[in-house]
Amino acid sequence: MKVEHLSKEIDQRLIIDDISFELKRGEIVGLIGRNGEGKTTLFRLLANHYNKTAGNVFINEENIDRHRDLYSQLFYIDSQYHSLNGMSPLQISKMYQELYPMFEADRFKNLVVRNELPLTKTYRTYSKGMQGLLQIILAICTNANYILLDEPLDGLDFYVKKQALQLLLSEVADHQKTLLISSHNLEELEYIIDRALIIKAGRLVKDYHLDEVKEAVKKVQMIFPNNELPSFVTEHAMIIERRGKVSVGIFAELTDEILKEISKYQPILFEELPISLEDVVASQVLDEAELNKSQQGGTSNE
Ligand SMILES: Nc1ncnc2c1ncn2[C@@H]1O[C@H](COP(=O)(O)OP(=O)(O)OP(=O)(O)O)[C@@H](O)[C@H]1O
Repeated sequence: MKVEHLSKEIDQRLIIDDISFELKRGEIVGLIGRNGEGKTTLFRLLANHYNKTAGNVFINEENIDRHRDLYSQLFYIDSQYHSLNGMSPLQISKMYQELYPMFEADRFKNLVVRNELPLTKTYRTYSKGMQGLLQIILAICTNANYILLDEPLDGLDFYVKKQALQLLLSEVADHQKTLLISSHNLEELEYIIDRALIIKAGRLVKDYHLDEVKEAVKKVQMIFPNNELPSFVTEHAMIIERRGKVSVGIFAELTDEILKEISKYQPILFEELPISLEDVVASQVLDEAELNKSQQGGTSNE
């Protein structure tokens, strides 16, 4: 799937601003951004719930708006606007058989029963966790190759989350499906995704493979003489924490040349720490002012 120069203007405001990326089969990609950065709008655009102000989406090199049947290769449920509420799984199955020619009705019924979801009760009466699980079962059974999930694990308890993830991950592995998942919970995404798309103010600011980034990006705690961070360090690292004498910084890369230069400042401590997805994203998504604010509000600085 190829997304080219996608933009969306709502009320004369550019909500999605010239976004381009490609999704390969079998990839699990995280769509990461803070509240209001444009994730849901991007999903709605991809799924044709909104008209595009500009740009195109291609599946198998075909423009999806000129070959509408290609929308059956895409699964997306809008958590705000959908028509499932008054329907039971059996009714939902009927509707989805119309929408998705490859819908696997028997498999859907089996998975609903196996996961102890009531077949005849309406979606509205399901708990949030049950609704989340049903959506994931539905996604799988449409046989769409591209599954777009907006905060799918939000509000699911530990056990249901595990069930949902097992279903999704085995589907990707067995059938080379592609998942685009948004989540605020970076810890949760860290163990699932291969790649992260970082969205900020409607723009795609980063697109990286986690393996590569974890190889390159380094998190370091450091102390310098006189408790002063050399400007060379602040130029090369995003300082994410200051605790007394200790500063913690994230270096987008830490080459031998940078290390050699830093050694000239005779650090008292310069020690690498394990890095998480959250660290990487914080260093890319938040700017210095936001980081200072979140540190003042959250972690202790004494
Ligand atoms: N229909 C609309 N009319 C006006 N503004 C909108 C509309 N839809 C989205 N926006 C605005 O576009 C911006 C992006 O919203 P969107 O819901 O896509 O963000 P998000 O990243 O999904 O946020 P969250 O993580 O909070 O769900 C926000 O500023 C929002 O107010």
